[in-house]
Formats: sequence, C-alpha cells, structure tokens
Amino acid sequence: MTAQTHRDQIRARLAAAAPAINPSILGCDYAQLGQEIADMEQAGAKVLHLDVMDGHFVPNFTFGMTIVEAARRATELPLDVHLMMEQPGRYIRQFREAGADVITVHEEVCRDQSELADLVAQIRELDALAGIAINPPTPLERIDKVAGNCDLILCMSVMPGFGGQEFDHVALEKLAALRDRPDVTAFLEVDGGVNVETIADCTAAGANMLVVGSAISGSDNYRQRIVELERLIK
Ligand SMILES: O=C(CO)[C@H](O)[C@H](O)COP(=O)(O)O
Ligand SMILES: [Fe+2]
Repeated sequence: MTAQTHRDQIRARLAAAAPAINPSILGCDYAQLGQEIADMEQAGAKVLHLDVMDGHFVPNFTFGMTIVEAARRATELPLDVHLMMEQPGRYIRQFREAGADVITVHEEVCRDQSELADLVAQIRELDALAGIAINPPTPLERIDKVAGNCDLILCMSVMPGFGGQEFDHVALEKLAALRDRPDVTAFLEVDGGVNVETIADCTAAGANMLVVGSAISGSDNYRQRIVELERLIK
C-alpha cells in the first residue's frame, strides 16, 4: 500500500469537514494573531483562509510568507492561502515552505490556460492542494480546460482586495455550473460577502468551502457566529 501524501491527508480533512466554514484572518487583530487563531479554532473552524495581497493585482496590501509561517506555528488547522498577486509562480515554493496546505492562484494573472495548468502542477509537485480562482467578471470558459484537473476552484463573489463588500450573485451561477460538470472533483469555494444572508444560497449552488471574513471577525462572539452559519448550511 502506498503511503498517504500530505495532499491526500489535507484533502481527506477538508472532505470530512465539508461543507466547511473557512474563516479569513483578513480582519483580525494582527498584534494578537496567535490568540485570534486560537479563538477561531476554539470557535469551531476546521480550516483557515489567509489572504495575500500584493498591491498590484489588487489595490491593497496584506502580508506575505512571514504571517503564513506565524499562522503555521499557531495552529495545525489546514491553511488555505489565497494568492491575490501577480507572478505567483515566483513565490509558491516559499508559501509552501511557510506552511500553506492549499495554494490558490488567480486565472487573471495568467497568459492562458496552459500557464494556469503549469502553476497547478507546480503547487501539486510541492505536495499542496492546488486552487484556481476567478473574479466575478471572469467567465468559466477561461478555466474550462483546467477545472477538471485541480483541487479547488474559488469563485469570487466580490472583486478581490477588501473585506466587507457586498455579495455578487454571479458566483452562484458559476458554482452551479461547476457542480454539474462530472469531470470536476475539486472543492468548490466561494469568497466575499458570505454571511448569514448569503451562505445558504452558496451551499445550495454547490459550494463546499465557504470563506467568511467580516461576518466572523466583526462579530463579538466567533463561536456563536460560526454555529449560526453552520446551522444554515448543514
Ligand atoms: O479574498 C478576500 C478579499 O479579496 C477575502 O477572503 C474576503 O473578502 C473575506 O472577507 P468578507 O467575508 O468580509 O467579504
Ligand atoms: Fe480570500
């Protein structure tokens, strides 16, 4: 029997948790990062979403591998790293070495689908799950050749760059179309404006990884909010 790879283990953990609330640390108090992550974990998070923004692909900066590495020391939860950056291929290895378990790159930074497929292969080579993300205006055709051969597809429901924006329903049509494609076995993730009003529509459309930022980090009781969100999807 062949030994389980890290990818196999992470895939199994995510599958067992699905549909999973995936809290984003975007709005956390970074002076208390370890405590914030411990609070998310105690509140019931089974995976954590880390938003890397480069100030080029999106009009905002957040953090790089230093914070991913700090998060890795703070928890054993799978780390889902969303790279909102140009030229992600230059940094994928460093994010993996920092402790990323899922690494997601944007279609919009790629020349074509063959470059996107190369990034997926690079991420898998490093024994991480490979995700591909598309912005609200990006049609599904732009990933149709890669969708059947990646580990996660992220349908953005806001233009990336900031938390607290309003949910764009265009993501629901894409999720439903991906769910209905027999060759797509990837986790289906949605990110942006997911809250108590929108989360049930997301799972009904096929999402099984639900990134939630401000609806959790802006609440004064993480546990209560996660329980409330879980009740709406299970
Ligand atoms: O990728 C992101 C922004 O680009 C974040 O993951 C997302 O915005 C989470 O925040 P919220 O739930 O408040 O929209
Ligand atoms: Fe994100």
